[in-house]
Amino acid sequence: MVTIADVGSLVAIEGLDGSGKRTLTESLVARFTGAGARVATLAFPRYGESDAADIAAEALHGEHGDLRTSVNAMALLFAIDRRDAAADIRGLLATHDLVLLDRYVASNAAYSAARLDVGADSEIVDWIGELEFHRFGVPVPDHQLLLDVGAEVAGVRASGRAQADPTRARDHYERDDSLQRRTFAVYEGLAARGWMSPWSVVDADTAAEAVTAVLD
Ligand SMILES: Nc1ncnc2c1ncn2[C@@H]1O[C@H](COP(=O)(O)OP(=O)(O)OP(=O)(O)O)[C@@H](O)[C@H]1O
Ligand SMILES: Cc1cn([C@H]2C[C@H](O)[C@@H](COP(=O)(O)O)O2)c(=O)[nH]c1=O
Repeated sequence: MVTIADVGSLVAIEGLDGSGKRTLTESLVARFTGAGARVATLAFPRYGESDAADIAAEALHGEHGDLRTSVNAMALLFAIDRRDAAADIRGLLATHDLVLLDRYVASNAAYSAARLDVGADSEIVDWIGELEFHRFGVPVPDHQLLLDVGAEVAGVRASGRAQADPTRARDHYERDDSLQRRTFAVYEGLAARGWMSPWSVVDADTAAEAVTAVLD
């Protein structure tokens, strides 16, 4: 367990599709807000708020096949979404005690490296870090949490959610079990490297209430 004092104010929650990031984000907001803290959240991609995110979503769900094929083009769209959110993130940091990010730059690093079938210590990971943090000025997270749920459990959760809610149909990345497995391996490498900031690996293959206890 890590304490809110340990993690700083900008905390990214990372993990596979269906691993439980949104669920954890919502429960942390409820708990810390209830305790009087000022907590803000942002989820990436910012669907409906960013043209870049919406184009990426269309590609993920079946349109723009050529675009989806290009790892660099997809990574750039996700990065542009965050570049355009950077000022908002700084504003939230100025007015809140804790800003929780449901996916952030490490998502781009992990999925892009996995798509290229390379590891956490690779050129694409370095390129994304350089592009987003240095060229685009996206704030570096103080801490990153990796939800430790492998591809099988996350896949079951994602398909359960898609059945319950047709608006959450599984996209091309979610349906690709091999991609999900490789992505998780890259995430583990990023966490082991302490890529960009300290990481905590959270056992999330357990009840949602228990996962929430990760942050005190
Ligand atoms: N600890 C848990 N145990 C069992 N089911 C869970 C747990 N956490 C989340 N779920 C369920 O799994 C599904 C996916 O959870 P959630 O939407 O939070 O994942 P996510 O990581 O945000 O996914 P995505 O990245 O695809 O948006 C939901 O139906 C949610 O209720
Ligand atoms: C932010 C971000 C996301 N991705 C990938 C990860 C997911 O498979 C999809 C969409 O995310 P969602 O949580 O399912 O809505 O895109 C990525 O490759 N790079 C990123 O920066």
